Amino acid sequence: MSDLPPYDSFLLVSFGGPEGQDDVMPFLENVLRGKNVPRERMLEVAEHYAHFDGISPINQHNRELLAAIKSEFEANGIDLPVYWGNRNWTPYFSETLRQMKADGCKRTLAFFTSMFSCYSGCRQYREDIIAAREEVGDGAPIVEKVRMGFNHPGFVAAMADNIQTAAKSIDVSPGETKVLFTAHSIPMGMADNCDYEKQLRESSRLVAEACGATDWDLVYQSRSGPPSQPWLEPDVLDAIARLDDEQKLSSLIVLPIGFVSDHMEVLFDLDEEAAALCQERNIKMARAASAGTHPEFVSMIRGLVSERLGLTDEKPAIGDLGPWHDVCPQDCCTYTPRRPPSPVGAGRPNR
Ligand SMILES: C=CC1=C(C)c2cc3[nH]c(cc4nc(cc5[nH]c(cc1n2)c(C)c5CCC(=O)O)C(CCC(=O)O)=C4C)c(C)c3C=C
Ligand SMILES: [Fe+2]
Ligand SMILES: [Fe+2]
Repeated sequence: MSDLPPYDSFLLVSFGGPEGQDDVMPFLENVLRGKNVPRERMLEVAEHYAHFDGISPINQHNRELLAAIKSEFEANGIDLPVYWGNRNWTPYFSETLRQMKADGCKRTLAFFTSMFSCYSGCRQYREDIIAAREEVGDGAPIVEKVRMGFNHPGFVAAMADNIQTAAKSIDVSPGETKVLFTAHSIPMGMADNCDYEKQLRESSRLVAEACGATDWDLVYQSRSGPPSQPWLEPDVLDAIARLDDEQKLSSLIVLPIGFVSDHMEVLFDLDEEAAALCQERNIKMARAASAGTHPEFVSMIRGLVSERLGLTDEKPAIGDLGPWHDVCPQDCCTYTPRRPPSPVGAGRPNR
C-alpha cells in the first residue's frame, strides 16, 4: 500500500507564449535562459512574432485543449478538476501550483504538450515543476507525468487523419505525394541523451503506414544554435530544395508531428517560409494540422490518465517500441551541451 494520496486533479503542462508585442522579449529571455543561443537568433525570432503582432496562438490553443479535456473527462466519468501551467509565460507553474494548493489538490496527473522525449520536453519540465513546488512550499501538490504518447493509436490516428485532410486540399492521395514530418531541431548534445529521434522516426513511420503515405522523410525546423554547434538535420527548407533538385516535387505535404499545436514556429517556419519556397519552385504544398483538439488526440489524453487512475489494464501502443515508461528513470533526458572545438593553440595543453 502506498502512503501517497490518490490522484485528485489534472495538470496541462506547456510552454507558454507572448500575448502582445510587449511580451515578446521577456518571453524570449525566459525561453533562452541558460541556452547557448546567439542574440541575433533571439532578435530574428522576435521579428517572426512581430509578423503576428506579438501574439502566439499557443495560449489560446492550450485553453481550447484544456476545455476539450474537461469535456472528455466529464463524458467518461473522470471526476478531476483540470489546471494549466507554463514554463515561459503566465500562468507559470508556480502560479498554478499555488492555486491548486489553495483548492486542496494533493496529487496531480500531468500531461506535457511534448509528444517526444528530450531535455526540453521532459526533464526540463520536471525540473521546472520541482522548482515551482519548492517556491510554493509545504502542501504543494505532487506532480506525476503520464507516459509519452508518440506511439499511442489515438495520436497516430489523429495525425493520419490530418494528413488525409491536407492531401484532399491539394487533390492528391497520401500515397502519391511526398510527405515531410517535421520536429523542432535540438542540439546533438541533447539528442545524444534521449530517444527523441527514435520516437519521431517510429511515430512518423506509423502515421505514414496508417494513411498510406509511402514516400516520406523526417526533417527538422526552428534551429536556434550558433553555427559552431551541431543540431539535428536536415532542416525542412534545405530538404525541400534538395528533394526538388533531385526528384522534381510536384506536391508536398508537411506535417509538424513534433508539435501539438499550430503555434508560431509552425505558422512562421512552415506556413510562411516553407510555403514561400514551394511557391517559388512550383510545388503544390499543403501543411497538415498538428494535433490541436482532434478528438482522437483528446481521447488519447483521457486514456493515458485512465491508465494511471487504474480504470483500465490496457496500455495501448502500436509499432515496435511498446508503451513508454510511466516514471522516468534517473538519467532520463539529461542534457550535456557539446563543447565547440577550441581554437588551435589556445589554452593549456591537456596533460
Ligand atoms: C536547446 C533547444 C531549444 C532551443 C534553444 C529552443 C528555442 C526556442 N523555442 C521556441 C519556441 C518553441 N519551442 C517549442 C518546443 C520545443 N523547443 C525545443 C528545444 C529548443 N527550443 C524542443 C525540443 C521542443 C519540443 C518539445 C517541447 O517542449 O514541446 C515550442 C512548442 C511547445 C509546445 O508546447 O507545443 C515552442 C513554441 C522559441 C521561440 C525559441 C527561441 C529561439
Ligand atoms: Fe523551442
Ligand atoms: Fe524523459
